[in-house]
Amino acid sequence: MNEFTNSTYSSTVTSLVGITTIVVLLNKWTIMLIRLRRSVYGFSNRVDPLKDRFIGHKRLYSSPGVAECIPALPTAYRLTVQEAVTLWTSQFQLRGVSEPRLSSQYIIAHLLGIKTLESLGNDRQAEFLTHKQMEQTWKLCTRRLTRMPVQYVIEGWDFRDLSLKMRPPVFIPRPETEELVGLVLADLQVLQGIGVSEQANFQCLEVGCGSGAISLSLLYSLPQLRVIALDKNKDAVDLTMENAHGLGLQGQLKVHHMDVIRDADMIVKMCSPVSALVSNPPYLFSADMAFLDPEVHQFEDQAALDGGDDGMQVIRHILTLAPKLLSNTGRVYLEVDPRHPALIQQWAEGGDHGLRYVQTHCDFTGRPRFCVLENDNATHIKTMTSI
Ligand SMILES: C[S@@+](CC[C@H](N)C(=O)[O-])C[C@H]1O[C@@H](n2cnc3c(N)ncnc32)[C@H](O)[C@@H]1O
Repeated sequence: MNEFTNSTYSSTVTSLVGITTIVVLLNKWTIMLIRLRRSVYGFSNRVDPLKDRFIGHKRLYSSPGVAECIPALPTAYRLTVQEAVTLWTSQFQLRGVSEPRLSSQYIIAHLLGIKTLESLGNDRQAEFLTHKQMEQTWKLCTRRLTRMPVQYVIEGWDFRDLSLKMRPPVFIPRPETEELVGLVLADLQVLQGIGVSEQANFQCLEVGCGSGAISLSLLYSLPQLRVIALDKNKDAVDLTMENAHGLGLQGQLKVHHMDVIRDADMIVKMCSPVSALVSNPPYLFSADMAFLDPEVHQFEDQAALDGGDDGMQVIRHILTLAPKLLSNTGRVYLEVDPRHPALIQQWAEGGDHGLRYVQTHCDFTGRPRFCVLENDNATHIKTMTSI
């Protein structure tokens, strides 16, 4: 080895030793940093049984980093109800989860077996959660961090007088739909008053039953009614049946896995005549689907929401079927987008469709959201709404 190669060799060895030392040190520091970070933030590697269940709907843990930033479940101490609500409210706020306080309140109330925390006095809110309740709180709140709607997190929701099971991707009933049920009930009660409930046609067809909220609410208030409910989504059909069994209403309800577009003839044959044809169909304009909250966009069935270019795809099919389905005192009741009532009225008045537009009703925010129609040759009953 000449002087040059000798010095090159020794400087190469020196560099290698230097590099190795740096790498070793970097590794040590990284491990120390990770340990330090875990001790500050903690993170959960526990297997979540829901994770795999919903993978087909690209549901969980899609937000990068969420799983790593969850505050560690404290094992050495416990939190009071109020402290747990405060901690998770701030976590939700920090990560842009909508309705942060309500979310943590609903989840913790659910774990305590109550509907709302308000029903707990101040004393009980100062009580400590058990270790099991702490663990459950962490598990469910972590799901909410992924933007899963709170109704899916707690696997249930109230609609009018009923407590219903909820699970993705079946549509979660919205408060305005309670008003649609109110409209239908008011008219059906009038029909019942004049003896129609004794007749075979005292039945209702619901198109797109979802969790069964509308059909089951009608049945709950009117035990003489018979309801046929259909949905093109099998998950919805199953959940409606499950909810009916849970409420003991399965005897008055038939649920079918059917598509109102594809199975139109069969539906007419099976169901007519009906006193009420009710639907909260998919009515969003396709262009508006891009603006949905992550809760809706990532977890709820998009086919429950998307009504095509003008939001009327399913509505048009329901209206076409209606004259063949309605009894002479029967009516159609639809929940729609505020732009729809004018279009539907124009359509009914502008052609020979066999339907008369009865009235538009507004929701609690004052927006025109519900349409009522009946057959052209319907028997008018004075006390029914808006004649
Ligand atoms: C907005 S959700 C309403 C669900 C429930 N009625 C409620 O108000 O909570 C619309 C429902 O219609 C169903 N649906 C959509 N297109 C349908 C079709 N062509 N035939 C039958 N059901 C349909 C969806 O699967 C969904 O369950």
